[in-house]
Amino acid sequence: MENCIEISNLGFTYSTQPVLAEVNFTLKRSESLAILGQSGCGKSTLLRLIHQLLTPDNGNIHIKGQSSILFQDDRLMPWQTCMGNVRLALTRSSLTRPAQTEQITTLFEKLQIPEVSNRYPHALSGGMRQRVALARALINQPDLLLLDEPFAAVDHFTRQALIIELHQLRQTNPVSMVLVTHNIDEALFLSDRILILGNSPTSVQHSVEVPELPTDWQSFYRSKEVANIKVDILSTLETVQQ
Ligand SMILES: Nc1ncnc2c1ncn2[C@@H]1O[C@H](COP(=O)(O)OP(=O)(O)OP(=O)(O)O)[C@@H](O)[C@H]1O
Repeated sequence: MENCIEISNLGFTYSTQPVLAEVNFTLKRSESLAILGQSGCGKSTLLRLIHQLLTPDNGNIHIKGQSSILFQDDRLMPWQTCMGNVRLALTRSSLTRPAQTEQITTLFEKLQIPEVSNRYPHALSGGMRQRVALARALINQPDLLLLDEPFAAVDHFTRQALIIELHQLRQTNPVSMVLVTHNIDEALFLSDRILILGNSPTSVQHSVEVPELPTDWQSFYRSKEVANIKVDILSTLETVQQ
């Protein structure tokens, strides 16, 4: 199958601090990859390099198609309504304004965003703002969705709802995805493969194929198989971080 990302011998240094060294991996089209690793090892830096917000010092990154990124904070423009925020991402679109409105409304419905189109971000809960930010990331139908701890700032139940919605969305629209997270449940539920990064300057230490697991969240959460895999991943993380 065609690759969406090909990364070889990637290296990156912030002024004098080397962060990434010899990072190698590929991502197939429609595959979902989660990235785990100790805080500060370089996960966000890697996403920024993939999204071309940073330039590698060494090695190569090839991306097939357009990427779109969602951060931990929603980064919505406070002076724009929710509709206005998502419309900003369509600035280069050839769609007419009414067609844009229709497309945004359809996506809001898919993401369980109720009647918030004309509200401003400050009037919404954190979870709802993050849904709008996800809509903004998806509205151009990117080939690659990059998620940097997207649900870390919301409460447990909102996080659970967002994870389930993203999972359902990928069932109908299997966009290629790279998810940076500290949450192993999230990584297992949303990805086909997990990369475990080593300490900074980091490289890929382990690549774990995620087996077939329950696809509904309640069964997943209670599954013994999931519990066993989590133990394995935790002990791998421990070993890598020593
Ligand atoms: N703009 C920057 N300038 C200089 N150093 C930076 C910059 N951004 C990050 N760093 C440093 O690079 C290293 C990797 O940071 P990065 O945010 O990529 O790690 P991370 O694995 O995503 O961390 P976390 O899990 O805590 O979010 C850290 O030591 C960080 O302090």
